[in-house]
Amino acid sequence: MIFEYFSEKKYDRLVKGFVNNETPYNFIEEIGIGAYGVAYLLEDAASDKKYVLKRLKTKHRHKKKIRQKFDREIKILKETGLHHVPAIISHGKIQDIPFYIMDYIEGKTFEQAIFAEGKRFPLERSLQITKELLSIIKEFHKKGIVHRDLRIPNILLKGNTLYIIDFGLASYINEEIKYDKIINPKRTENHISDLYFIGHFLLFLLYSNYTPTIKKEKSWQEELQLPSAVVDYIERLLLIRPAFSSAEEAFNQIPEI
Ligand SMILES: Nc1ncnc2c1ncn2[C@@H]1O[C@H](COP(=O)(O)OP(=O)(O)OP(=O)(O)O)[C@@H](O)[C@H]1O
Repeated sequence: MIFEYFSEKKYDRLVKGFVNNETPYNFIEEIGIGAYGVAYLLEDAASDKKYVLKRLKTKHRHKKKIRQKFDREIKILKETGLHHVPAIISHGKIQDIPFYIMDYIEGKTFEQAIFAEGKRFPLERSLQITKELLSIIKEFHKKGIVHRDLRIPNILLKGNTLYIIDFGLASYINEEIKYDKIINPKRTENHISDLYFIGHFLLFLLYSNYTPTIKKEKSWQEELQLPSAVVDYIERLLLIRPAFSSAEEAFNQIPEI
């Protein structure tokens, strides 16, 4: 653990030196550490425009599969031209650690909004955000990409516009998958994974309004007291009821309240 900490810290200094000496940008600070990567904020001194450098964690440098995933993340960002995703500017290696530089989204993640700022999302607003998210995701699927990690730290809100980051688990859609053979919906290489995550995302938004009144935990259906059309809808996203056949169908059927 301690060795790992020092190894990452040493690498932070290498990134700082690289950015300040070999790119047009200034190194500002570290902004995020995840399971696989570290993200830093950079600034272009000439224009004040901000960028993010994301690199693989040093502890994963010799893991072939993880390196391949990082390469796939870069490939997907470079080749697919997805909208509502930070544009990739450049990529390379710093002492054998792969990295890429992308636009900085000056917004906040839903994790920050809900847990750090205590922001509440009423039902109507939650459904509206989910509809916007689905309209972005159905375009990803049309381009053959499934994100597979649509969690609250990976969805950002800038003003009223949503952005999706962290394509570390993204994959190309596999058309052969049979619905009745899905064991782990989160990791499925088709629309089911993104819709399943969106079901949980919507529950996070709705729980931002909920204050428990009794100690005993109940199911979300009992606790949230939602209109039955909304319960049915979420149950389809979460595969408690028959799945939607596409993100397009889920988008078209979002309940009006
Ligand atoms: N383009 C960006 N604009 C603004 N903030 C960003 C951007 N990219 C990353 N971040 C911030 O850095 C954090 C970590 O980035 P990212 O999720 O891509 O890394 P990760 O190591 O793959 O994370 P995890 O392992 O948790 O999935 C994000 O939660 C977000 O707060």
